[in-house]
Amino acid sequence: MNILSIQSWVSYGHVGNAAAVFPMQRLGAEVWAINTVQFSNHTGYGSWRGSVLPPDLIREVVTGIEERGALPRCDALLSGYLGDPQVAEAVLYARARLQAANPRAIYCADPVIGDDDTGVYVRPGIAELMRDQIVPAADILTPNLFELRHLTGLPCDTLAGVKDAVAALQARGPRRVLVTSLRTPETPDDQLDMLAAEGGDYHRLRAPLLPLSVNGAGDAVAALFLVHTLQGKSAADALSAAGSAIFGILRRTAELGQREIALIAAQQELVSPSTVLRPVSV
Ligand SMILES: Nc1ncnc2c1ncn2[C@@H]1O[C@H](COP(=O)(O)OP(=O)(O)O)[C@@H](O)[C@H]1O
Ligand SMILES: Cc1ncc(COP(=O)(O)O)c(C=O)c1O
Repeated sequence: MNILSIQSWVSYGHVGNAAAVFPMQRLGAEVWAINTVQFSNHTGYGSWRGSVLPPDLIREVVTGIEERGALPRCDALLSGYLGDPQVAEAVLYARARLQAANPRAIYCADPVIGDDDTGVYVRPGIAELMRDQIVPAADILTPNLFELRHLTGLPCDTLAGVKDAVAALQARGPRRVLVTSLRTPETPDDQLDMLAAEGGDYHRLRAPLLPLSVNGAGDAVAALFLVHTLQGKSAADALSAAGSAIFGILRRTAELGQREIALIAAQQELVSPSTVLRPVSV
């Protein structure tokens, strides 16, 4: 299994490709990583050093991979945070080249726009680009609840409302949708939900809310959900596998009291989660 992953890179800690590449490799995938930035650390620290890499570099590297004759063997494209409209254009270029080389390859997009506690944190134009170009191009989409609301303009304030919003997204392209960090009136205060949807079926996975707030969990979850999908699992089984793994990683992160997700220390959770969470149909 070969996956082209276009995301940020940080040297210290785990967000973007630094959160996504290792879990995919640990599950046996070859990852062809293209980095959009080279930062010291994630921006959640308030200060960081490094550079945004030129968007043309993405096209260059895609072209180089194409010249190796490798694109027909690429099973999927994964993209995350897109800092600049030109990066989004380059990701769509990669999607088009991949589709031409391998029509069965899939595109999994994490439509990073913002979060309930921060609001929109991407530059002007990115949210519209996500809605109008990335969503229709994606086969798998992994929004959080804030992004689901933003992409559809629907309120998403009940489980039924969330399902309606997911269906509205699916009508525009992605056949499989994973909603992360889901909280509805039905969600107990000490739990957190995820919802996976495909073909009119909806599955909810509930996990205990851990006493931590981290960056990069969403990047790791999208990567895990993609690999489990490529392995042929149903939406419900991919949800169970990815959700159980991230829960194990985050539980260890909380035990260690660290700010960066414990992807390396708790790597066994990626392949055999110590707690297997089971979804229910909703
Ligand atoms: N405090 C937490 N307790 C339990 N699970 C969590 C917690 N924070 C994140 N997660 C898990 O990680 C997933 C992705 O987190 P999310 O906050 O959506 O990602 P990000 O903000 O990194 O994009 C959530 O759906 C949930 O499964
Ligand atoms: C460069 C970069 N990429 C990706 C992320 C992903 O963040 P999150 O997991 O909070 O969405 C961050 C978060 O700070 C970041 O700084």
